[in-house]
Amino acid sequence: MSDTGFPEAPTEGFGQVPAASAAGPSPEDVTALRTHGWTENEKLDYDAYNAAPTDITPTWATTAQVYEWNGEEGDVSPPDAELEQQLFGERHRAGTSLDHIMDFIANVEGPRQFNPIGGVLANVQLCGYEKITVIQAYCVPIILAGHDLVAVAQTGSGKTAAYLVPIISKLMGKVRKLQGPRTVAGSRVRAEPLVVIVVPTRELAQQIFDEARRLCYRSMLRPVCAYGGILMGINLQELGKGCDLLIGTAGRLNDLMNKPDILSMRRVKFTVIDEADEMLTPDWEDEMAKIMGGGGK
Ligand SMILES: Nc1ncnc2c1ncn2[C@@H]1O[C@H](COP(=O)(O)OP(=O)(O)OP(=O)(O)O)[C@@H](O)[C@H]1O
Repeated sequence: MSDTGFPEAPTEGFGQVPAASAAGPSPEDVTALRTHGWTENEKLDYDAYNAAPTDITPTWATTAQVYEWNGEEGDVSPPDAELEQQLFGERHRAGTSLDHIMDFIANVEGPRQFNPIGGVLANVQLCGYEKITVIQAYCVPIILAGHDLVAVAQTGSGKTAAYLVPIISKLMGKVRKLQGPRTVAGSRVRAEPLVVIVVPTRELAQQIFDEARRLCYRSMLRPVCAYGGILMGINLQELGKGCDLLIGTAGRLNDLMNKPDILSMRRVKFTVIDEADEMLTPDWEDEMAKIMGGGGK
């Protein structure tokens, strides 16, 4: 078991899958990749993802409760039993069918440790993540070391925590110094996030927000989720309470960036493009150019 609470990932054997050549993978490579769980690329079905709210895309998602740090406490604040039950109780499901993912052997060099400061590790444990997945074993040390990274892994392999855990870990202990304004006595403030996560669909935004609510529990970091298809007023209400992690669809982020009294990107330290193969296509060029450009002050 490592200091992280995760067992050390085995250090040999990963990379048995042959690398694809420039001309594309050979049939043998494709067979080998498939046996490792890789599937064909599927174009996102926007109509299905952006359909009217259902059990999968509930309307509460953007206004779901997050831990509210009140400014009087330390980096890791007191527990909230009711919220804890909501975040880590019955509704939450740690990956239950990750066995095939855990079987991979990660050839990762150097320390694979979370920042020892406070809460993230406790939240990882509350989430029930007993082992680190391969994509997490690769991403965590790279992000902790401050490098940019492009990561590709199967669906359901824990990519969200692979970037959220090290990003939150790096921010903890510095939030008070870095963060934007927070609401005082109900006043509305401009959202000045430290982290922006851009996604193509509201369903994905909700999933990431849910994970962020858990991993930010008891920290000073306040996650907010914003996506199209719901009233702008709902986004404004949540952003106006202060925002450290902003998870949003590209279109809605663009709309919000057009309102400089509502949202400023001037404090952003980390930018994540989830489903980057989708987002970095010409379809999204204008939106992504504006988001990556920071949109002025
Ligand atoms: N180390 C871990 N141990 C157990 N469960 C985990 C671990 N990391 C993440 N999970 C859980 O596994 C599930 C899948 O994770 P996640 O949604 O991040 O995968 P993903 O790779 O982003 O998937 P997708 O490509 O569909 O977005 C989630 O329920 C998450 O809570």
